[in-house]
Amino acid sequence: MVKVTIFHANECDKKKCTAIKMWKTDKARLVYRINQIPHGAIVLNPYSDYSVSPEDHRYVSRRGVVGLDCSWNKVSDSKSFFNLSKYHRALPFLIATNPVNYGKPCTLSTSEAIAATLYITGFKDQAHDIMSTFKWGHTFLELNGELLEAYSNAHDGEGVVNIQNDFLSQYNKD
Ligand SMILES: C[S@@+](CC[C@H](N)C(=O)[O-])C[C@H]1O[C@@H](n2cnc3c(N)ncnc32)[C@H](O)[C@@H]1O
Repeated sequence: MVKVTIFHANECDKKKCTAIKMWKTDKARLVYRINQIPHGAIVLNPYSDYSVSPEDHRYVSRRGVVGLDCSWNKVSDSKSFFNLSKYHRALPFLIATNPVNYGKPCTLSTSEAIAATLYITGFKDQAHDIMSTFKWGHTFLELNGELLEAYSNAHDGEGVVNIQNDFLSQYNKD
Protein backbone atom coordinates (compact mmCIF):
# COMPACT_ATOMS: atom_id res chain seq x y z
CA MET A 1 0.00 0.00 0.00
CA VAL A 2 1.45 3.38 -1.01
CA LYS A 3 1.78 5.97 1.77
CA VAL A 4 -0.39 8.98 0.84
CA THR A 5 0.33 12.27 2.64
CA ILE A 6 -1.53 15.54 2.13
CA PHE A 7 -0.23 18.84 3.36
CA HIS A 8 -3.35 20.77 4.32
CA ALA A 9 -3.13 24.55 4.05
CA ASN A 10 -6.53 25.17 5.70
CA GLU A 11 -7.76 27.30 2.81
CA CYS A 12 -10.70 25.19 1.75
CA ASP A 13 -14.42 24.83 2.30
CA LYS A 14 -14.19 21.79 4.58
CA LYS A 15 -17.46 20.30 3.25
CA LYS A 16 -16.10 20.19 -0.30
CA CYS A 17 -12.47 19.36 0.49
CA THR A 18 -11.44 16.03 -1.03
CA ALA A 19 -8.37 15.80 1.21
CA ILE A 20 -10.48 15.86 4.36
CA LYS A 21 -12.71 13.15 2.93
CA MET A 22 -9.66 11.02 2.16
CA TRP A 23 -8.45 11.49 5.72
CA LYS A 24 -11.88 10.62 7.19
CA THR A 25 -11.99 7.41 5.15
CA ASP A 26 -8.41 6.41 6.06
CA LYS A 27 -7.07 6.89 2.54
CA ALA A 28 -4.52 9.56 3.48
CA ARG A 29 -2.61 11.13 6.34
CA LEU A 30 -3.17 14.89 6.69
CA VAL A 31 -0.25 16.99 7.90
CA TYR A 32 -0.08 20.66 8.82
CA ARG A 33 3.67 21.13 9.23
CA ILE A 34 6.26 20.98 6.50
CA ASN A 35 8.63 18.84 8.56
CA GLN A 36 5.98 16.08 8.58
CA ILE A 37 6.35 15.51 4.84
CA PRO A 38 8.25 12.29 4.12
CA HIS A 39 11.70 12.83 2.56
CA GLY A 40 12.07 11.56 -0.96
CA ALA A 41 8.34 11.31 -1.64
CA ILE A 42 6.89 12.42 -4.98
CA VAL A 43 5.32 15.88 -4.44
CA LEU A 44 2.50 16.80 -6.83
CA ASN A 45 3.18 20.23 -8.28
CA PRO A 46 1.08 21.41 -11.25
CA TYR A 47 3.97 23.74 -12.28
CA SER A 48 6.74 21.16 -12.33
CA ASP A 49 8.72 20.61 -15.54
CA TYR A 50 8.80 16.88 -14.82
CA SER A 51 5.89 14.58 -15.49
CA VAL A 52 4.69 11.71 -13.31
CA SER A 53 5.64 8.50 -15.10
CA PRO A 54 5.97 4.76 -14.48
CA GLU A 55 9.65 5.43 -13.76
CA ASP A 56 8.49 6.95 -10.43
CA HIS A 57 7.19 3.56 -9.27
CA ARG A 58 10.21 2.97 -7.03
CA TYR A 59 9.99 6.33 -5.21
CA VAL A 60 6.22 6.12 -4.84
CA SER A 61 6.43 2.64 -3.44
CA ARG A 62 9.25 3.43 -0.98
CA ARG A 63 8.47 7.00 0.06
CA GLY A 64 4.91 7.65 -1.04
CA VAL A 65 3.11 10.51 -2.72
CA VAL A 66 2.31 13.98 -1.35
CA GLY A 67 -0.43 16.41 -2.43
CA LEU A 68 -0.74 20.05 -1.39
CA ASP A 69 -4.32 20.83 -0.53
CA CYS A 70 -4.62 24.59 -0.88
CA SER A 71 -6.81 27.02 -2.78
CA TRP A 72 -6.19 27.12 -6.56
CA ASN A 73 -5.94 30.93 -6.18
CA LYS A 74 -2.90 30.48 -3.96
CA VAL A 75 -1.21 27.54 -5.59
CA SER A 76 1.22 29.71 -7.55
CA ASP A 77 2.41 31.24 -4.22
CA SER A 78 3.45 27.78 -3.04
CA LYS A 79 6.75 27.50 -4.91
CA SER A 80 8.74 27.12 -1.68
CA PHE A 81 6.53 24.20 -0.67
CA PHE A 82 6.92 22.49 -4.01
CA ASN A 83 10.68 23.01 -4.01
CA LEU A 84 10.98 21.04 -0.78
CA SER A 85 11.33 17.82 -2.69
CA LYS A 86 13.66 17.02 -5.55
CA TYR A 87 10.93 14.75 -6.77
CA HIS A 88 8.20 17.20 -7.69
CA ARG A 89 6.02 16.20 -10.60
CA ALA A 90 3.16 17.52 -12.72
CA LEU A 91 0.49 15.26 -14.10
CA PRO A 92 -0.01 15.06 -17.86
CA PHE A 93 -3.27 16.15 -19.52
CA LEU A 94 -6.29 14.70 -17.69
CA ILE A 95 -9.79 16.08 -17.20
CA ALA A 96 -11.23 16.78 -13.76
CA THR A 97 -14.64 15.33 -12.92
CA ASN A 98 -15.02 16.70 -9.39
CA PRO A 99 -18.09 18.96 -8.96
CA VAL A 100 -16.01 22.13 -8.40
CA ASN A 101 -13.90 21.93 -11.56
CA TYR A 102 -15.86 19.43 -13.69
CA GLY A 103 -14.57 19.24 -17.26
CA LYS A 104 -11.50 21.42 -16.70
CA PRO A 105 -8.18 20.08 -17.92
CA CYS A 106 -5.34 19.65 -15.41
CA THR A 107 -7.12 21.47 -12.54
CA LEU A 108 -7.58 18.29 -10.55
CA SER A 109 -8.72 17.90 -6.98
CA THR A 110 -6.11 16.56 -4.57
CA SER A 111 -7.85 13.17 -4.61
CA GLU A 112 -7.93 12.98 -8.45
CA ALA A 113 -4.25 14.00 -8.63
CA ILE A 114 -3.24 11.33 -6.13
CA ALA A 115 -5.37 8.63 -7.78
CA ALA A 116 -3.95 9.50 -11.23
CA THR A 117 -0.38 9.31 -9.86
CA LEU A 118 -1.06 5.91 -8.31
CA TYR A 119 -2.60 4.67 -11.55
CA ILE A 120 0.26 5.84 -13.77
CA THR A 121 2.93 4.47 -11.43
CA GLY A 122 1.31 1.03 -11.29
CA PHE A 123 -0.85 1.09 -8.14
CA LYS A 124 -4.16 0.80 -9.96
CA ASP A 125 -6.13 -0.94 -7.19
CA GLN A 126 -5.27 1.81 -4.74
CA ALA A 127 -6.26 4.44 -7.34
CA HIS A 128 -9.67 2.74 -7.72
CA ASP A 129 -10.03 2.45 -3.96
CA ILE A 130 -9.44 6.19 -3.46
CA MET A 131 -11.85 7.18 -6.23
CA SER A 132 -14.52 4.80 -4.86
CA THR A 133 -14.87 7.19 -1.90
CA PHE A 134 -16.37 9.87 -4.17
CA LYS A 135 -19.72 9.72 -6.01
CA TRP A 136 -18.05 11.12 -9.12
CA GLY A 137 -14.81 9.13 -8.67
CA HIS A 138 -15.58 6.34 -11.13
CA THR A 139 -16.29 9.00 -13.81
CA PHE A 140 -12.75 10.35 -13.39
CA LEU A 141 -11.21 6.94 -14.05
CA GLU A 142 -13.64 6.16 -16.91
CA LEU A 143 -13.42 9.50 -18.73
CA ASN A 144 -9.61 9.46 -18.52
CA GLY A 145 -9.34 5.67 -18.82
CA GLU A 146 -7.58 5.41 -22.19
CA LEU A 147 -5.10 8.17 -21.39
CA LEU A 148 -4.33 6.81 -17.93
CA GLU A 149 -3.74 3.36 -19.39
CA ALA A 150 -1.48 4.75 -22.12
CA TYR A 151 0.49 6.88 -19.62
CA SER A 152 0.91 3.84 -17.36
CA ASN A 153 2.52 1.96 -20.26
CA ALA A 154 5.04 4.68 -21.10
CA HIS A 155 8.69 4.16 -20.30
CA ASP A 156 9.49 7.50 -18.67
CA GLY A 157 8.42 11.15 -18.34
CA GLU A 158 9.36 11.94 -21.93
CA GLY A 159 7.22 9.03 -23.13
CA VAL A 160 4.27 10.30 -21.07
CA VAL A 161 4.61 13.80 -22.52
CA ASN A 162 4.79 12.38 -26.07
CA ILE A 163 1.53 10.47 -25.48
CA GLN A 164 -0.08 13.64 -24.13
CA ASN A 165 1.10 15.73 -27.10
CA ASP A 166 -0.03 13.15 -29.68
CA PHE A 167 -3.42 13.04 -28.00
CA LEU A 168 -3.74 16.85 -27.92
CA SER A 169 -2.70 17.31 -31.56
CA GLN A 170 -5.23 14.66 -32.65
CA TYR A 171 -7.90 16.23 -30.43
CA ASN A 172 -7.27 19.72 -31.87
CA LYS A 173 -7.55 18.37 -35.45
CA ASP A 174 -10.99 16.74 -34.84
C1 LIG B 1 -4.76 23.24 -5.48
S1 LIG B 1 -5.31 21.85 -4.55
C2 LIG B 1 -7.07 22.02 -4.65
C3 LIG B 1 -7.72 21.09 -3.66
C4 LIG B 1 -9.22 21.07 -3.70
N1 LIG B 1 -9.72 22.11 -2.87
C5 LIG B 1 -9.74 19.69 -3.22
O1 LIG B 1 -10.65 19.64 -2.39
O2 LIG B 1 -9.26 18.67 -3.69
C6 LIG B 1 -5.03 20.46 -5.64
C7 LIG B 1 -3.67 19.80 -5.46
O3 LIG B 1 -3.67 18.56 -6.20
C8 LIG B 1 -2.43 18.42 -6.89
N2 LIG B 1 -2.69 18.61 -8.35
C9 LIG B 1 -3.84 18.97 -8.96
N3 LIG B 1 -3.71 19.02 -10.30
C10 LIG B 1 -2.42 18.69 -10.56
C11 LIG B 1 -1.64 18.56 -11.75
N4 LIG B 1 -2.16 18.79 -12.97
N5 LIG B 1 -0.34 18.19 -11.63
C12 LIG B 1 0.21 17.97 -10.40
N6 LIG B 1 -0.47 18.07 -9.24
C13 LIG B 1 -1.77 18.42 -9.31
C14 LIG B 1 -1.49 19.50 -6.33
O4 LIG B 1 -0.81 18.99 -5.19
C15 LIG B 1 -2.48 20.60 -6.00
O5 LIG B 1 -1.94 21.51 -5.06
